Amino acid sequence: MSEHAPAKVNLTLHVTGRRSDGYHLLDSLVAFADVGDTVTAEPADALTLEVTGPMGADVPTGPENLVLAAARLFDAPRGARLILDKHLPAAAGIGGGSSDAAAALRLLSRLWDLPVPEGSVALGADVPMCLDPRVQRVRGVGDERRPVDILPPLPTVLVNPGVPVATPEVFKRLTVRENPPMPTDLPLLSCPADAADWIATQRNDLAGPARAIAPEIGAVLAALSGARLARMSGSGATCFGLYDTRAEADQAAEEIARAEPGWWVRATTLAAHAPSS
Ligand SMILES: C[C@@](CO)(OP(=O)(O)O)[C@H](O)COP(=O)(O)OP(=O)(O)OC[C@H]1O[C@@H](n2ccc(N)nc2=O)[C@H](O)[C@@H]1O
Ligand SMILES: Nc1ncnc2c1ncn2[C@@H]1O[C@H](COP(=O)(O)OP(=O)(O)O)[C@@H](O)[C@H]1O
Repeated sequence: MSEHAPAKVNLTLHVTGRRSDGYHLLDSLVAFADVGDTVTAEPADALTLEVTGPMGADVPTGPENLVLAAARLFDAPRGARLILDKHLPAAAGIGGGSSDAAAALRLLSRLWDLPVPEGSVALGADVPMCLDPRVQRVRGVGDERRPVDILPPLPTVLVNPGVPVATPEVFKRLTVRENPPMPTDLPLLSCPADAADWIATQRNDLAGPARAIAPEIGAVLAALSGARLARMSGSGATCFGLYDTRAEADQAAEEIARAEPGWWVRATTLAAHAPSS
């Protein structure tokens, strides 16, 4: 049994306030890529995790791995032999760990025939949105979600410069924590150009603080200057460039990868993605 763990992209990310426990209130338009990790599971007596794949060296293999944390969230966890095939960069603003945790919750729910446990937000603010990887508007601390059918499939290039950025550090550096939300009613965006034009009127409030920590983000945005719009996702450092066609995105990805062989560069189409595989 396996589950895909697609990369999440925050097309917009407005920080609108802060709760008394220090967590920030967000208003974000989120879509998912067709690139990601894969979690597989086989029945077994003990609960074990093996991490494979080109990005496997960057994530913990012990109990702190979010896949094992997800398994522990079940009321009566049993055994399973889990394999995480890691293709997404870690600490990259595209929710790799959260998407792995969500994939593990879906997978173990099937394997153990148990409901997906409540309270997945405790594993990470992004986990609830990754449980049902659709285009959605996310508010609160990630726990208030509403699917929105306003976007066409978006040909996109994702670029990460290989510099991990710790999410808590980025939030800590925010100077203004109460910013305006997105409009109450989001517009219907019928083509990639309209989507890019509208997203350009919105913000990622974490971009400034993230760029202060990882100046490489400036170089990534410059490399994406041929896109209709280039922005950072989440707390960085991954940036997305939006293109009119997949052919243009494929070509841009090839050129950027050739110029910067040390960077992680992927052409993708942002859309809703079916969770099961
Ligand atoms: C910023 C976002 C936007 O989608 O994405 P990433 O950059 O992580 O991909 C998320 O809100 C991140 O979600 P996630 O990475 O799951 O965060 P968590 O593990 O819950 O929190 C890590 C730390 O970030 C800060 N944090 C996180 C979420 C939030 N709404 N307010 C916060 O202040 C807190 O300091 C927290 O201790
Ligand atoms: N399965 C996992 N994949 C990625 N990171 C993980 C995983 N499990 C735990 N982590 C830890 O979570 C931190 C945040 O990783 P990640 O979810 O990739 O960040 P982001 O949401 O910014 O993309 C990493 O520094 C890593 O140590």
